[in-house]
Amino acid sequence: MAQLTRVSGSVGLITLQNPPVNALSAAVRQGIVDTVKKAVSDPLVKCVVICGQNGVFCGGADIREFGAPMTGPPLVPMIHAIEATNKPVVAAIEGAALGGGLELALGCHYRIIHSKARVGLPEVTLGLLPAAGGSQRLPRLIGVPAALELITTGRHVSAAEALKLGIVDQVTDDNTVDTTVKFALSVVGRSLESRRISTFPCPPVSDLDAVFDVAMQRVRQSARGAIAPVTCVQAVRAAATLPYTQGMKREQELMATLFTSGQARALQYCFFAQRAVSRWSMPSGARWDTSKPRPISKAAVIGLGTMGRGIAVALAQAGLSVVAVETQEKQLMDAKQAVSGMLERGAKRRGVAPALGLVSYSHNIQAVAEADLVIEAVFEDMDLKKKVFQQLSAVCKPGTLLCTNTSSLDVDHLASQTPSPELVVGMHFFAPAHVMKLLEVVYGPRSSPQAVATAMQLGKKMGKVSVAVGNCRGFVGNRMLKPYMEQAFFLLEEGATPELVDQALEEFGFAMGVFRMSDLSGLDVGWRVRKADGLVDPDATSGRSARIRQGRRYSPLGDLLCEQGRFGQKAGRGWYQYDKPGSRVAKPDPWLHNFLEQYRARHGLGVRHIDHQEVLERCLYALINEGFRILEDGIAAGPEDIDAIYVFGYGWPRYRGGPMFYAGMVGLANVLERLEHFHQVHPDVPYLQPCSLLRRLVASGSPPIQKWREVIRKVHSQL
Ligand SMILES: CCCCCCC/C=C/C(=O)SCCNC(=O)CCNC(=O)[C@H](O)C(C)(C)COP(=O)(O)OP(=O)(O)OC[C@H]1O[C@@H](n2cnc3c(N)ncnc32)[C@H](O)[C@@H]1OP(=O)(O)O
Repeated sequence: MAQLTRVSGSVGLITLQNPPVNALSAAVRQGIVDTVKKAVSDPLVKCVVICGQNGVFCGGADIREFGAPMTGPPLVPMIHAIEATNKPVVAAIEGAALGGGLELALGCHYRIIHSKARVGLPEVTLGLLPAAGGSQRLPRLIGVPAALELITTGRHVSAAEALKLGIVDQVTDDNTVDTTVKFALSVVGRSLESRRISTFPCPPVSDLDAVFDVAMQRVRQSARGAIAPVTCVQAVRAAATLPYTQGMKREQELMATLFTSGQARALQYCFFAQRAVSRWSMPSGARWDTSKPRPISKAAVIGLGTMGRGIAVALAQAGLSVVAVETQEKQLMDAKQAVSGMLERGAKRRGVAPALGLVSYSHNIQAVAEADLVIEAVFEDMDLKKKVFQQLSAVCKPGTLLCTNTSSLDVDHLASQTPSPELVVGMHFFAPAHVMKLLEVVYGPRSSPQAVATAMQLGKKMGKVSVAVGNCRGFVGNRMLKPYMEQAFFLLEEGATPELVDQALEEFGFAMGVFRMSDLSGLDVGWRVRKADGLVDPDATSGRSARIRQGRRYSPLGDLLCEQGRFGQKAGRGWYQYDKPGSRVAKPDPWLHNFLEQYRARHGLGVRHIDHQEVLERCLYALINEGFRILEDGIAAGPEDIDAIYVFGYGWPRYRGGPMFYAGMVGLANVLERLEHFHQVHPDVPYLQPCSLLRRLVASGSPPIQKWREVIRKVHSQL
């Protein structure tokens, strides 16, 4: 909706009304068309101000409407009609003017912005382009290079930067609507000829081809398979090379290709999934809206290795006072320097003062006595962690929340070391902890809803996408990684190379293939876990039994590499070779290829031709199958939780929506059929056996992902 009132005698004030962000739904667009017409034809109205209710100008087109047939007036003629009026129309921008919201403002003759508001054209992040004239007006207003950067990244711009770029005409610290009303009155009678951006020529650029070549190269490199950034460059090129009307035609054509693409659907799904995960629930029925978080002002971190340092930085950057504890003196000194450096660099990037004073350091665990919340980040060893939890129980004030950053150990077992297990949750950060967006908040059977609510709120404060998950081996992310990696190892046994597997996964859109990732994180990490699980058997060198553990197929390849000291990048060799330890450039390793050949010969394994399709199906469908098991077990509340974890923590390409969304896109029946096939061929691989929830969903007609929760609820109610 949009409401027209007359203020200050002759100003028509149009207020967009569609909480919470005044998105341009069909009703809002209709409201704008009607109120603009009314204001223009009212002789008492001399000028018009457009604002949004509740402190937000407009969050853009209503994304919820994208999946359905278009109704209501289209945006483009609506904005043209505003620009064409002969009474000045001024946008009063509070909060945000994003996407279609900024495009609406660009159709106005002037823009006034509050100093705390921001603007941007983030359509590219939704798999789209600014197709309500934004790709044609912005370059005409601020020049091609700046517009290209904003449109291809979707970056939000502060009011100050918007003024500098020339997107807005004035910044105010005062009441935005009052200021804009006064401004509008002051420009009544002035010619509007020079205020209609669509009539501007695009500011000339000296070497246009070079500018677009560089931009295209940049987006192709950073977007790795995403089509919207490439299309955005093409749209801006149209602005720079074609008259406005033809440019608009091109904008519409390009948008049409994006609008119906699977990538746009996936990215829009991700937008809502990212928000849906904050509405967490536990199998006990506890929920986000009925559980009150505790206030946390003082936090502590125990253990200042790589993870602990990143966590301390993330907490301090969120404005919390942090006690950082490390018992080893040398490690403490190194950590102090590293944390200060990270805080300084982060502050420089964000243009704020570094929060150095918020972090205090100690080698004594007694220093955490006054903390409201403690995050344990010591070495991944159950005995060590148990000891720390026992010490914390003795040292901390009553009511302190005790969190563990374990990536795989049993959170409930740690909770049992304390007299208050309800105050214990996992806070599983991802390295580097101050950069990575994902936080798994792991609740055990005894964690209180308040403890979960507090960890979730703290995650939000740190700018994380926090997902509440149940306690099981590997939680959600690492649990699903296991079958994925297992398949990759089996593929090597059957004839693939690390290069082939990684290439298939990277072409799919992963930032890194499984073997490059394994080299980066260190092969010894998994080796230690497998040893603790009794899976590593150095004596089992040949014969079929060498590749069977605990009754199932097992690949000892990773163990064999570790026995050779091939721990990955840090050792200068792993699945690949590197120029020197620590180098990041992976090169194919003839030694490894030779080793694989000998291994296959020793075990009598025939070599097959393996193509990219098989790599994707084996690795991804095994991972997806485990995702369905996780849903069945109630470890994740819904598919959005799993997808958010994979997109924000595991490098799953966002434009493919996450593994569960992807399963829906390729067809659940198809995934089931391929898993059945692979399980028939590899009956000793339980991960390939299709999970019953997947069967159930296919039997229910493969409903859209939004309906999966209903099927899951039915499965749970029958247990
Ligand atoms: C051929 C057809 C031609 C069509 C031309 C179309 C050209 C224009 C396209 C667009 O405009 S696409 C949309 C571009 N806009 C955006 O990408 C902005 C998205 N929103 C945000 O970035 C943020 O929400 C915000 C506006 C900065 C506010 O952030 P805040 O943290 O305060 O709140 P959130 O939790 O993010 O959102 C609250 C609530 O609002 C919902 N929402 C936000 N934006 C939209 C939107 N554009 N459409 C529909 N709904 C929106 C969001 O989902 C949250 O809802 P709940 O999860 O709480 O239900």
